[in-house]
Amino acid sequence: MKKVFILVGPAGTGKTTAQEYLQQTFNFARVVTHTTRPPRAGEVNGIDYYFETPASFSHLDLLEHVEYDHKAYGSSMQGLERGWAKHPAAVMVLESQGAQTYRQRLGDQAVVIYLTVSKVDELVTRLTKRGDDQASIQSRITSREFQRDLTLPAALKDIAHVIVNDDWDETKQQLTALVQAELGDELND
Ligand SMILES: Nc1ncnc2c1ncn2[C@@H]1O[C@H](COP(=O)(O)OP(=O)(O)OP(=O)(O)O)[C@@H](O)[C@H]1O
Ligand SMILES: Nc1nc2c(ncn2[C@@H]2O[C@H](COP(=O)(O)O)[C@@H](O)[C@H]2O)c(=O)[nH]1
Repeated sequence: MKKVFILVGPAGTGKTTAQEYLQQTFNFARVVTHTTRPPRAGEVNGIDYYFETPASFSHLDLLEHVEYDHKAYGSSMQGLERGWAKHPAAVMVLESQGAQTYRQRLGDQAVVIYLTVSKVDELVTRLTKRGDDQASIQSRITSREFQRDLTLPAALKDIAHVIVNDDWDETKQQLTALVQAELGDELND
């Protein structure tokens, strides 16, 4: 029974960084999701997201879809199953409602990791350093969804593994320990 590691948490907490780490370190499949938001500098269609128009998004066969900061995001079971077919596990980055949908659908097969930081101000610093423009940052941090995901939703309280990503080296250790606990011998298959 393959697993999917689902990273949630507000913008800038390091979900994408953690996803890349799990992909590179454990050969996890990165599940590419769909969005109608425009690409950021350096983002590539088919690798970071499938970038859609509202019309193309509306024709997709998705397990779940949400609105986040006025843009649509969604993911499919087919995307996950393609990843499982060739990799020991999969990893995906979702907002908290999407994580709940996968948890309801897959139970313990979906391992939810909630990333946070000790100081919320640090998130703006990170998004600025990442190169996001100030208008996008303001829109993002004032969005209802960002504000909601600043706190772990009640439905994920007893489910999510919480990692405070203040120090990237410590976070890598915690991610590694979690993967080993969840997959054990499967990692060596
Ligand atoms: N522990 C850390 N300390 C300092 N900077 C970090 C740390 N972890 C990640 N970063 C940096 O913070 C920035 C935001 O990280 P990342 O893009 O992974 O966040 P995210 O949660 O995926 O954000 P978003 O939801 O906006 O896509 C990146 O430039 C990343 O290199
Ligand atoms: N429920 C879903 N959430 C998704 C999906 N793809 C990404 N996301 C989440 O959206 C926000 C914003 O992403 P960003 O790349 O614009 O910063 C973030 O929390 C992602 O985790 C999805 O398919 N379904």
